Amino acid sequence: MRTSLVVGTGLIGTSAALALSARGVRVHLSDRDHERVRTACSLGAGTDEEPGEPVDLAIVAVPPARIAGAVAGLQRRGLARGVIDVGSVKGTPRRELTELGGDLTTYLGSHPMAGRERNGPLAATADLFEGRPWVLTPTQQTDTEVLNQALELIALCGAVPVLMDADAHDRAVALVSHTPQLLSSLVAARLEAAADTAVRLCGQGIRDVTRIAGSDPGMWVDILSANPGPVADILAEVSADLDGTVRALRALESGDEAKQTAGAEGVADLLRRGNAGRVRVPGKHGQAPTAYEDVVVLISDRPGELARIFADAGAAGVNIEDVRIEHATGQQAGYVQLMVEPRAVRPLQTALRERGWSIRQQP
Ligand SMILES: NC(=O)c1ccc[n+]([C@@H]2O[C@H](COP(=O)([O-])OP(=O)(O)OC[C@H]3O[C@@H](n4cnc5c(N)ncnc54)[C@H](O)[C@@H]3O)[C@@H](O)[C@H]2O)c1
Ligand SMILES: O=C(O)C(=O)C[C@]1(C(=O)O)C=C[C@@H](O)C=C1
Repeated sequence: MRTSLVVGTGLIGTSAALALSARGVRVHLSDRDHERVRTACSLGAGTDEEPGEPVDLAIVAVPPARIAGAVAGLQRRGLARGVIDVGSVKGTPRRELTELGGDLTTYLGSHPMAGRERNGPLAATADLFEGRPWVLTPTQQTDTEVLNQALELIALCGAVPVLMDADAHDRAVALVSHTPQLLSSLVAARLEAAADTAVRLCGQGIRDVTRIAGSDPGMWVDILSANPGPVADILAEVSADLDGTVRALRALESGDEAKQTAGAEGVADLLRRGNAGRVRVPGKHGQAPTAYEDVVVLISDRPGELARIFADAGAAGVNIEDVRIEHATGQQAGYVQLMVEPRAVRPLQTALRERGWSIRQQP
């Protein structure tokens, strides 16, 4: 791919543009909000000049309700040889494009399974898609050249292509993305009117569960409006589980021993099913999940501390697989949880202690 046009220079569009620019593709940027284009240009994502000739592949990264209009507009103006979108829902935009009389041979629906709870170009990173699944939904009509360009885009972004039917994709993301977003919001919503005395006890558990509750409501109303049925089906199943859990807890609360035993079994059953589901979540790069172990290090809230800890781990030859930060309430300090392969735990602990870090004893 030599040239590309990104329409919508928000989180996803700018991240793709940064990855392509870094690999030598000439990327043209556009957005209905020119300020966002200027920001993306200043980050090195591309140029705001209009392409002089049709680009190899245009990437439409606008909210789902605007995808079909943006794709049809590009096609009418002949700005690209092929167009893909990156929307979180695939069936509805395709149907809308059909209604608008768009060209379904040079359009290909896609969805990178990577994102953040923040939007806009300033949240973008060139490595956002590294190792993540990127769904493509070709049909028999899809032009082979457009499919090849999309596969090249995915390779340049370091992602892993997954080919799927659009409606099957929408049912899958209802389960793994859209319902989790609503459940995260439901948990976080309980905090809105909660007493400060309770909220200040928030630990890592609730931080993990509510991170995506910080997402943009406008974008998510758009996503859910384009996929309401599959999400409602899964939420109805969650709701049945919730009813069962409430009944089990009420039984535990009762003074009756037999009811308490049944209640404990009901709760244990749910927790066991949760364990069984959790181990199915793929690890980094889509491999089977790997069990990492934690090394928890105390850091002070000073600039450069995280960089120093990563450099020390690197010098010890240890690969950090994942990282979480736990801020200590009311202190200028926090804990960094470094997740590493079990065999790297000892060497990392030793190396960090030697360099003066304080390691939390594991239970
Ligand atoms: N945020 C995520 O985690 C995530 C992940 C994967 C895919 N997606 C999908 O990617 C798309 C973009 O999401 P985002 O998170 O980057 O949102 P964003 O709000 O960061 O960016 C969207 C951009 O589109 C622009 N825009 C809106 N309508 C436009 C139009 N008609 N023409 C030109 N520009 C227009 C907006 O000004 C904005 O800059 C959405 O379809 C979303 O479903 C999002
Ligand atoms: O990590 C996040 O913040 C996300 O929510 C990303 C996430 C997801 O559910 O995995 C959200 C919506 C997108 O369509 C794709 C990715």
